[in-house]
Amino acid sequence: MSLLEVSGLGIAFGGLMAVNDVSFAVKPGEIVSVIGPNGAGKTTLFNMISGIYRPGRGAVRLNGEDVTGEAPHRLAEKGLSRTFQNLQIFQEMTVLDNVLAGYHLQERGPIWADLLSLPSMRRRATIARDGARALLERVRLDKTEGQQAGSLSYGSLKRLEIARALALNPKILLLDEPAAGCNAVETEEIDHLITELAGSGIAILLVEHDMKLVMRISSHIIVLDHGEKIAEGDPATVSRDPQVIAAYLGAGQEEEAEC
Ligand SMILES: Nc1ncnc2c1ncn2[C@@H]1O[C@H](COP(=O)(O)OP(=O)(O)OP(=O)(O)O)[C@@H](O)[C@H]1O
Repeated sequence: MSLLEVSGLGIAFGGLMAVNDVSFAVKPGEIVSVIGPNGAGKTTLFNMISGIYRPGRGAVRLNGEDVTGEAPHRLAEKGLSRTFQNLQIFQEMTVLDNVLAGYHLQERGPIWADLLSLPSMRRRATIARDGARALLERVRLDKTEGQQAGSLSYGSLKRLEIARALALNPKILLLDEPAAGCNAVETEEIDHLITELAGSGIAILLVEHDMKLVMRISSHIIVLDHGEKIAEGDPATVSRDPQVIAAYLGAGQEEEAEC
């Protein structure tokens, strides 16, 4: 069964249909990428799925439940978390504290228990700290836990953001341009990490301009152009699709669908 189902999703800004009638599904452990030229509607689609924009039409289902237009924190509780195109890292905080910030988003205790530093809260803090350390190991940043986040390389910051999203224990992770601004080595580290996360059963929905990465890791690709889905399929099928090639060539993009 699909974990995420998007059906007939659409939104208009003024007179512009930024996303129009887009449908697709993502199963556990799948890596589904959304590609398309600049302005095709990829981020807007992500914003509707992750509750930042309320869709004008259509529906989003998570595990069979209609979650259309629900707030991001509600979706996070239900197993959907995301990263952003622009890094949302607290540069002044340590690497470990950045991941702990992700845990605190799901804290449930009453505020007075925290203030009184009750044993139950201290126990929870220890569990969160151990969990955050395990996540840092998973994204290969365990050696840097005490460093200020601002001192990390760009590729490491991208992985730190993924670690923080993982603190919410997602069933599906939306990654908005995880390799943007990364060099070849950093991109390869992101590649391994995403593949490993999918291997552990997490569904991945990816927006990414690095076509080599997309073609290498995706199980399925959705292609948008001017807000519409113009093609979908496995990497080989999509990269040969004349409509896809025309959309990229027409937009004069640096990246090409075929690689
Ligand atoms: N908040 C907004 N208000 C008005 N128009 C918007 C808004 N957000 C996006 N748009 C427009 O919607 C269209 C789709 O934009 P979007 O950012 O989703 O594209 P994209 O595929 O993510 O582009 P890129 O690859 O450059 O990030 C564009 O024409 C954009 O100008």
